[in-house]
Formats: sequence, C-alpha cells, structure tokens
Amino acid sequence: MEIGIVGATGYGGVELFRLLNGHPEVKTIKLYSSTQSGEFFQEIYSHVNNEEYVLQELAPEQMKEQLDIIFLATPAGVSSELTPQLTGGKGKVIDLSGDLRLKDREAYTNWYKNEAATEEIIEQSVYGLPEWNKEEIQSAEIIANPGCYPTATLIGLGPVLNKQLADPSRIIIDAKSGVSGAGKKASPVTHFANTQENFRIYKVNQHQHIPEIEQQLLRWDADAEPVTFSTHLVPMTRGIMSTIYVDLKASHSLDELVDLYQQTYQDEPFVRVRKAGEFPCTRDVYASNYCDIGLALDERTGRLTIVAVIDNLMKGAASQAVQNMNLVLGLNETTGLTHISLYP
Ligand SMILES: NC(=O)C1=CN([C@@H]2O[C@H](COP(=O)(O)OP(=O)(O)OC[C@H]3O[C@@H](n4cnc5c(N)ncnc54)[C@H](OP(=O)(O)O)[C@@H]3O)[C@@H](O)[C@H]2O)C=CC1
Ligand SMILES: CC(=O)N[C@@H](CCC(=O)OP(=O)(O)O)C(=O)O
Repeated sequence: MEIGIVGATGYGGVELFRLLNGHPEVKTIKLYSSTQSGEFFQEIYSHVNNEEYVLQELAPEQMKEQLDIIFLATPAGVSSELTPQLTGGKGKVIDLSGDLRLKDREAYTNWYKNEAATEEIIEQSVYGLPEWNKEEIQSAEIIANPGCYPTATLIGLGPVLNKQLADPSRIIIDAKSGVSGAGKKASPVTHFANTQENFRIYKVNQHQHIPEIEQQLLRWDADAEPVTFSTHLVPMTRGIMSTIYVDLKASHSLDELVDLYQQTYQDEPFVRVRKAGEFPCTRDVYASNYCDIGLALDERTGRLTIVAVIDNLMKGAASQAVQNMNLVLGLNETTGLTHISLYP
C-alpha cells in the first residue's frame, strides 16, 4: 500500500508515521507539508533518524491517483478545502480534524467558526468509530476520524444509551486531557510554566466536541438532549480520562451493568471493560489503541459513573485512524496495532 500523510510535521502526523512505519501492509509512506517541503523529516524529528523521508509539497492531482490512503492530520478548516481535491481517484481520505464529522453544516460553522465542507463531501463522509460503525466504515470513501474526547466519551456511553437505560436529559461528562491534545504549537496555555503544577478547566460549555457527542447520542436514543461537557488540561503529555455521570431509569446491579458492557464489547479487540469495582488510569492505555472502561454504581442516588480512558494521540487520533484504514482496506482491524501499552 502507498500511504500519504498531510500535516506529517504535527503531533497526529508523526504518530501516524510511527504506526505506519511498523505496519506490515504499508510499502511506501509519503509525507506532505504546507510550509516545510524539501526538508528532511529527521531535521524536524530527530528520533526518526532516517534520510529516506523528505517532506513534499502537496500535489492533489497526483496524490489522489497514486496513493491508496491519504491521511489529513491538519487543523480544522483545512480538510474541508483539501478533501474535494483528493477524492474521486484511487485514494480514500481519512481526516483527523473535526471538519467532516458533523452532519449539520450550520452546527459546524457555529462551533468551529469556520466555513463548513460542501454538502456532497459531508454526505459522503462516514463517522469512523469502529466499535459502533464498522460496516459503514468498510465501504467508505471518506472517513471522519472521531475527536479525542468524543472517542472516550462515546465508547463509555454507548452500551447504556443504545439500550435506553439512562435518562438522556441528565448526562454530565467531566473530561481531562494531556497537553499533546492541543497539538504541536505552543501557546501561553500549553507553555510548560503554565501547565506543570497546574490544573485548569477550559472551553466551559463551548467545546467544539459537544455537537459531535450529541450527534452520536441521538443515533442511539432519539430522546437524547444537550449534555453538560467540561474539559480540563492535565500536566501530562498524553492521555484522556472521561468521567461520565448518568441517571439510570430503573434499578440495576453493578454486576448486571458490567456484564452489559462486557457483552457489548466482547468482539471489540480494543475495548477492555474492568471487573466491578476496578478502574483504569491513563497509564493503562499509554501509546496504545485501547479504550479501558470502569463502572461504579451509587445505590443511594441511582447514578452510574462511567470512566473511560484513551491515549489522545492514539485511539483519540492516529491509531484509530489506522484502525479505520485497516477496515476500509479489508484488512484485519488489529493489523499493526497489537502492541500493548507503554509502561512505565
Ligand atoms: N492532538 C490530538 O490529540 C488530536 C488532534 N486531533 C485533530 O487532528 C488534527 C491534527 O492535530 P495535531 O497533529 O495535534 O496538530 P498539530 O498542530 O500538531 O499539526 C498540524 C499540522 O498541520 C499542518 N498544517 C497547518 N496548516 C495547514 C494548511 N493550511 N494546509 C496543510 N497543512 C497545514 C502543519 O504542518 P505543515 O506546516 O508542515 O504543513 C502542522 O504541523 C487537528 O485537526 C486536531 O484537531 C484530533 C484528535 C486528537
Ligand atoms: C488539550 C486540548 O487542547 N485538546 C484539544 C483537542 C482538539 C481536537 O482534537 O480538536 P478536533 O477534534 O476538533 O479536531 C481541545 O480541547 O480543543
């Protein structure tokens, strides 16, 4: 397979490079940059230490005929412009940004403050959450890779929402992310001096992942209502923990709920549900494609606490994109992704 990575110089791009470099079905990797074409990739990332890789200028006409898969690891607002130029040839597009995820184009403009992709592109795009949408992904031409927070949150909420066991008007999601979630470019907020020994909430009730989460909840439960979603920056490099609170409509035991989660995900190679009373931490999934889940039931309030952890750059971005690539190419979903988490 010949693969292209647009935005290879960014965090999502270099993580894709790492995974594709060890993928048994990938023969050629081409790296594209809008600002640094002609440079050796190893000049930007010394750990690559390989002179073979030189950043190239984007050439959409050539790329769409030559490449089997084109990953877009570019900021929001870029993929909506690039995707029409890259589709219609041999290559399939997998976009890591939020540009192609929302079916409601007006909602996209409101939340992302960018112009939405064309209706035709949005219609063609398939939301790439493999645990819930495998068949559609397998026949997609364009895949909208889910956001990092939505990945953890939706895998956590899916089993109870899909069975309509939770009150869909009272969902609260309290999520935390490591700093690499903000990308490569440093800002005053992500500056070391402002993140280490610090903990902050941000984008309160304004996060661009809110409509993405709500869109999927509505697919599971037509009565789903707006959610409360808070995001926090944690002084660590990788990892997301989404702690979700739902009110159960009827009484269930914790064992029944753990059983429901285990059964729902029994054929999903990358979701691991803990035994009752056990909880995952972000280290458990560090540098892996796993999403680990733990549950707690408060019998006094009838409230279920769902804890879901992922690595934001992996299951939240690059490795989920490779999982989607495997599906769309008809490969085993786990190809090139079977390594366990990095520890310590
Ligand atoms: N970081 C994360 O944990 C996650 C990120 N995402 C999303 O994935 C995408 C990539 O994220 P991330 O890698 O962190 O971002 P980075 O900011 O680290 O990298 C983005 C790259 O995009 C390239 N780029 C910027 N502007 C343009 C342009 N106009 N045309 C083409 N390329 C451009 C840049 O490379 P160059 O200058 O070389 O072209 C840059 O290195 C974003 O949309 C992000 O929101 C999704 C889930 C998780
Ligand atoms: C820590 C941090 O800043 N995280 C980013 C995640 C951005 C992202 O993944 O954006 P899209 O999914 O919309 O492309 C944020 O909260 O905005």
